[in-house]
Amino acid sequence: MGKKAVHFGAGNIGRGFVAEFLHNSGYEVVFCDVMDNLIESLQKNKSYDVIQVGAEGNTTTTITNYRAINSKTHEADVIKEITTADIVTCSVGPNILRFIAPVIAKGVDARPNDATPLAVIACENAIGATDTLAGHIKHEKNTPQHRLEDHHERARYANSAIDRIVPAQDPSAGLDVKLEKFYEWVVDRTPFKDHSCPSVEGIKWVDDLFPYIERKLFTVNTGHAAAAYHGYYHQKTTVYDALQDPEILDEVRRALRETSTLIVGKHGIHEQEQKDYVEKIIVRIGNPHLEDAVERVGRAPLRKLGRKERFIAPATELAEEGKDFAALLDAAEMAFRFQNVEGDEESEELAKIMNDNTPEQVVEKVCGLTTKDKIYPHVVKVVQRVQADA
Ligand SMILES: NC(=O)c1ccc[n+]([C@@H]2O[C@H](COP(=O)([O-])OP(=O)(O)OC[C@H]3O[C@@H](n4cnc5c(N)ncnc54)[C@H](O)[C@@H]3O)[C@@H](O)[C@H]2O)c1
Ligand SMILES: O=P(O)(O)OC[C@@H](O)[C@@H](O)[C@H](O)[C@H](O)CO
Repeated sequence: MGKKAVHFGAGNIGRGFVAEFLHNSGYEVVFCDVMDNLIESLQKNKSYDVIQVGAEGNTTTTITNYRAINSKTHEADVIKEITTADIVTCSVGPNILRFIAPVIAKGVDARPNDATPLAVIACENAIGATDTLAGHIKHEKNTPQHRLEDHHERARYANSAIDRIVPAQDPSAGLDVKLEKFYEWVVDRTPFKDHSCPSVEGIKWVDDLFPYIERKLFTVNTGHAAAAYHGYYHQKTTVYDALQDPEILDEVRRALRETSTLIVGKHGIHEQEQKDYVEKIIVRIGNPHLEDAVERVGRAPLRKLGRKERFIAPATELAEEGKDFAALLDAAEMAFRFQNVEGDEESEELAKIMNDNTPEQVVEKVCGLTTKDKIYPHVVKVVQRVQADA
């Protein structure tokens, strides 16, 4: 039998990046999603194109050998697929992991112990996303606790850091996905130490993922989000447009100088290497061919203002070390101003929270900070400023 991957979330990164790599590595991909029209389209069309765009011109890969299941309406089918799959991946968004966990749990539980354990890899922008998913899968609500003892015979969970800019797609593009040429998919090798790692061409396997995910989240995503939130505030359409404004570009560079201080100090990455990485990222996020809307990059501001996320996490650590975090707070301020953006539920929720709470309550609820954190009074001031302008 050929190799099979079950992938949850047939959106931009799912169809455009993860499925492309799985396909190129010889896997049949079974997409699971909850959007009826997307599933129907995948079922009807036997191929789609992934188009890599850049200054040097475009290249196209055609993806075939996939099936699609509506995981909302056909749970039993998904469970069956998981029992015979080699790998389960997902790119649904960090807040959705708990919703896909029950079906994965049932699929894992039904697997024979003598098969190679299923490799589960979450491909989300979050530190420890696979651990979060595994936590939901192993929760008593989803897996009978007496089955946990030999659960590792049936599944292995590996965290990953995934990096490739896939903008929101033109609705007329159908299933085709336009994305940047650059990619990086780094996965923790250690859960597979007594088995071989799943063979997926292009994955970089490492023993210590933490520096990779922190560097990615606090450079690519901090810079990207800073550009998007400052850009949205100044009525720019795309991240490219935002970066044409010297003041916004300067804000992005200031924020990345702060996170670079943290990353270099914490992970022993050479200063020049980090500088080169930052320059490469400024070029990547400013790719004019991507037309990456500031609304996509700024989406879900409540998640992005969280304690472990791209602004507050590095700023908190820098504050504890007595180092500069002013630009990160400037970007966070712009995130607090990202309210009532059409189609973004979290931005509507943020507006309500800002309206109904004191600055201190906002900082506690949204950022998960307490008075014990050195940064706390500074973030309170930011919120006060934003509330005063409402
Ligand atoms: N787009 C990028 O540039 C990029 C790059 C790296 C990582 N990521 C990460 O990948 C994840 C997905 O991002 P995206 O840009 O592909 O978003 P997207 O909105 O294009 O795709 C998400 C998909 O998940 C589906 N989904 C939602 N709930 C589901 C459920 N319960 N079961 C199955 N499917 C469900 C949605 O219908 C949608 O098709 C996020 O965590 C994001 O941070 C995105
Ligand atoms: O996906 P989010 O919402 O966490 O962040 C938006 C973008 O910054 C992100 O999708 C990037 O395009 C991606 O992380 C690049 O690898």
